[in-house]
Amino acid sequence: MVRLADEQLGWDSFFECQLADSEAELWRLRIDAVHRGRLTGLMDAEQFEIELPARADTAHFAVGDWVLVNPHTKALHRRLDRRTLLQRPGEGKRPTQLVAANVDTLFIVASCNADFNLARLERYLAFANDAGTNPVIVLTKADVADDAQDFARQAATLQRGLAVVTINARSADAVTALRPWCGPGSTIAIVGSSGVGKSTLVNNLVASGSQLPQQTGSVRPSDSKGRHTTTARSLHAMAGGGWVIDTPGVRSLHMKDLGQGLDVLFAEITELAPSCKFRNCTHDHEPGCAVRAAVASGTLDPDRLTRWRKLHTESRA
Ligand SMILES: Nc1nc2c(ncn2[C@@H]2O[C@H](COP(=O)(O)OP(=O)(O)OP(=O)(O)O)[C@@H](O)[C@H]2O)c(=O)[nH]1
Ligand SMILES: [Zn+2]
Repeated sequence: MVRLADEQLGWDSFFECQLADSEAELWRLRIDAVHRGRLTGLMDAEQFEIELPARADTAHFAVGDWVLVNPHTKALHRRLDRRTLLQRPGEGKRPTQLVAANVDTLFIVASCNADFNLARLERYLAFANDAGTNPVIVLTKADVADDAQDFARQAATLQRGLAVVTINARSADAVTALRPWCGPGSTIAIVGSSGVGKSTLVNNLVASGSQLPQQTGSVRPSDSKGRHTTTARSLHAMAGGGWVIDTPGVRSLHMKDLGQGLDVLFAEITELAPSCKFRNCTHDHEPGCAVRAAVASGTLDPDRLTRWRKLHTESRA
């Protein structure tokens, strides 16, 4: 069996620092599957079933979480604090759904074609910012676009310092282009609309030449008693090292509570706001508005302000 160091699974000083002396002998497992009534985690390239206390709610765990377990009984000791957390608000009165934990980089996938939509990318960016992950815009179907760089230029305006990559998701070059964010110990997740090439990309990143066993690819669709389980498994080893999380839960997003995510996304508006005459200025009708002044003078894109207003209103709803 291939030995898989904790570091290759994403363990680092952030998690190490959380351990008490008394916890040194416990096993550290990385959650690779969250089912309704059970959790599994990886250690040393092996998947273990975690023993949960009675009435434990697995909804409080996410794929990518680090937990400590008793090496003999596999009983859960505790979950470690997360570095990042992707979550989507529940619909209606349902509680927030945890999507993935400790994701370093979020690949936001869109295609270089008529489906390309800046407002949609902004939503995903706000989602990434809010989770604390580093967003990268991945533009697929560059091979069939007339001018892929034009799409890339537009995407790059959405947020300061934003990385934008154009690829053919079906080619091996895609893996090379994304290598800066992958590699041993890294964890990435992938979002984007239907048909943009997410599955193609995941298959490409995971495919061929992997020295690591794809043990997470074989989780049973039913539990030991033969009942159907809702499978939320989604931690796949990438061929070049690192892990990709690809979950259905992240595919349809609703925006709420995105205050911080929006501040980073619309930094140019955030920075102007203190210069508005009114502290709670909505940059809509108020006199002395520095944001509308910037639009009037041509230094701020009016479409940006319109989209900011829409997301801002939604995030308050
Ligand atoms: N030419 C070209 N075709 C691509 C590229 N990326 C994806 N495709 C094709 O586009 C189609 C959709 O790709 P998928 O990977 O299934 O898209 P998806 O995002 O996983 O879609 P859902 O499963 O509906 O969410 C497939 O036929 C792919 O082969 C690309 O970069 N270039
Ligand atoms: Zn204002």
